[in-house]
Amino acid sequence: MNFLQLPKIDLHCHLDGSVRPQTVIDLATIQGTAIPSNNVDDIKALMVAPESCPNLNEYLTRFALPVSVMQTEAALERISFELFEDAAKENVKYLEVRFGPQLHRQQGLNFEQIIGSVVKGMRRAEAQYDIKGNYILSIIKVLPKDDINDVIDAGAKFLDKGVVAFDLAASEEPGFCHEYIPYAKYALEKGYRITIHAGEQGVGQNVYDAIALLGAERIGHGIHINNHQQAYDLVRSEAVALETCPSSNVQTKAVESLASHPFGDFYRDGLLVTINTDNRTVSDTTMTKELQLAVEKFNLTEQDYFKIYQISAENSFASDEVKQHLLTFIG
Ligand SMILES: O=c1[nH]cnc2c1ncn2[C@H]1C[C@H](O)[C@@H](CO)O1
Ligand SMILES: [Zn+2]
Repeated sequence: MNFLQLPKIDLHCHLDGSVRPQTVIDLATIQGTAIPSNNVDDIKALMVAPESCPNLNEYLTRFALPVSVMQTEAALERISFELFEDAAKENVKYLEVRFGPQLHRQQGLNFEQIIGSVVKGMRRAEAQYDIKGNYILSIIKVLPKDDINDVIDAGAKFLDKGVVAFDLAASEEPGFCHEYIPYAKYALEKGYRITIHAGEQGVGQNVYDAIALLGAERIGHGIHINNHQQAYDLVRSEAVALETCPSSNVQTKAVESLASHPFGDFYRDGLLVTINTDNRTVSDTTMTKELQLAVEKFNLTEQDYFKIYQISAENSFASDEVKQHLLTFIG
């Protein structure tokens, strides 16, 4: 299989985890921000998480440096453009990018400016390359909750104009969904689709709750339904798609190793699995690499891959028109 040439879809990719190291240096220079080095290898070393982190929280420390230069409209526009450009160059045909608007207010931007800037960068890339995209707004669970509805309100102005969904990200505690019921309900009422990070670091019950209490149609990772029968059954009966990110799952110790990743079992059991990057820079990866890893480790044929591509297209939050367009790439 020619992994680079194959058409690809990435439904789970974080903007702040996918910044080019050279761009961090360029922006720090433009903005007069102090960073630890101007050498691209040094900066990359600070942005890439080790192959094996003690846990998800350690992995999450790698976002502070890129976030520090993502505080102006121009920086957000550029980083969004470059992510779509990088993805387009490896034949990603559709990309859903997520990010946490709450993290980008250090220099006084408001949520509308923040969201508007990343959408603008995406539109510029869509005009130049054969790629389409949408944004998902990730609420950061470790931050205060008092501005969550403001994020939802600001994003609602962009619904179906570049923004499609609501997510909860950052470290995962047991039972976290209970605290977010009113926010997810508000987002649903406004017209957002829902995907939630769950069953990554945390327990399978979180996946059950994300679907039953928050209305999740997709789950970020969802690995730990493998030891929670009720969650497994609910994922199946509700046809919830799982956004699997192989390299990231090994790095954060969501799984011991790729060999013990349940992806292959989930796929063969008919669950709706998809292959994604999570964080192109923090996980030092691309869709091409993740696809190759998945094909080789989970013994997938090209037919299997086309089936997974189809699952991604059908479970994307794209319009019906874009979904039809995506299906044309696999004949
Ligand atoms: O894999 C992840 N699990 C939970 N949270 C994550 C993961 N990757 C990135 N994040 C967090 C860190 C980012 O700052 C935030 C928004 O993109 O989302
Ligand atoms: Zn993620």
